[in-house]
Amino acid sequence: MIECRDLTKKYGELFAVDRLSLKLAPGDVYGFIGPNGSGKTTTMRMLATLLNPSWGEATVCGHSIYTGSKEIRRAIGYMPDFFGVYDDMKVTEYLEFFAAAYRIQGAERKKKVEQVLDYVDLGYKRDALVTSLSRGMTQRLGLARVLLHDPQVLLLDEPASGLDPRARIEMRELIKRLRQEQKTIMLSSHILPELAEICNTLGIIERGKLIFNGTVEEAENEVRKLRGGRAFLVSVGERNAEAAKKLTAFKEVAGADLDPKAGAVRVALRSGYDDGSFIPERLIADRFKLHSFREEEINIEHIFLTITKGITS
Ligand SMILES: Nc1ncnc2c1ncn2[C@@H]1O[C@H](COP(=O)(O)OP(=O)(O)OP(=O)(O)O)[C@@H](O)[C@H]1O
Repeated sequence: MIECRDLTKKYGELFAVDRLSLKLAPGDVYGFIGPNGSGKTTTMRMLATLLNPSWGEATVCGHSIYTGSKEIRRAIGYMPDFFGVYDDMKVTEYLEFFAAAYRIQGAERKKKVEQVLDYVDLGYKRDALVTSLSRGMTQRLGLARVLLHDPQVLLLDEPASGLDPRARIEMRELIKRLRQEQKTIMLSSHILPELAEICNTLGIIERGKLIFNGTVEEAENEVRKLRGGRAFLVSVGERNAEAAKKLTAFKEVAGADLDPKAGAVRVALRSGYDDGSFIPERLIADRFKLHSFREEEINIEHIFLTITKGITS
């Protein structure tokens, strides 16, 4: 669906995007993560055929960005990080304007507009002026706009930026629905946790370079490898400090430290040891009262921090 090979954009001496290669299959939801200025928007704009690369190749739905811009623009929905809305235009007028640009005609146009408004749950604002919408509503309108022509590929640049937590959840639910419809979605963010539930594959970009590219599972394995093994969180309540000391002595344990945020002892296993079940077993045998035990989850934030640290240090 999307394929890049050595895609590069140079601004003077700066490599905004540096030999980026990736491949997205139909139905993939690709979380494109990186700090501000790392090259996410530049990549998306090249894929949307709005910006010419310095070199490299990319195809979207089988069309080259150099020769197939017409076909690509028909097949994609690109939602930029900032987009203007027009003063004195009602929500329906705004969408009808874009539907017309996609050559959706007559009764079909009205039907489509109502459909996308319903999809993003903005039907009740159909007669409101676009300038009167909140940031969250404006983002949902932006999404409605790129869905008008039912594109197979969506390029969403920071769709949740500037949204409050509730609006962010609403946006996430919308993207989950699009995923169920087998759309291929590239989604950028510098706010990491919001991508966790949505994506099946991930790319981490730093200073124009893709420093990780793979499935979420591969990213988790990479984190385990870089960290040296699995980690578990165990709590025995007030006796956590005592338990930490005891656990440190076991041959399977690389380290056992109090994790005040989790209210537990974080037990890191030495590499080669996978099974943490001995932790509660031995604590119980030692008459500790077990409050909780679980494997430490690896969230996107961990992945980002560990992988960027692992690569740059
Ligand atoms: N037109 C331009 N001229 C010169 N430099 C540019 C231009 N556009 C982008 N850059 C630079 O290219 C780099 C990548 O920018 P880009 O906007 O792609 O980053 P980003 O990852 O999308 O950042 P953000 O999260 O802030 O949106 C930055 O260093 C930026 O300053």
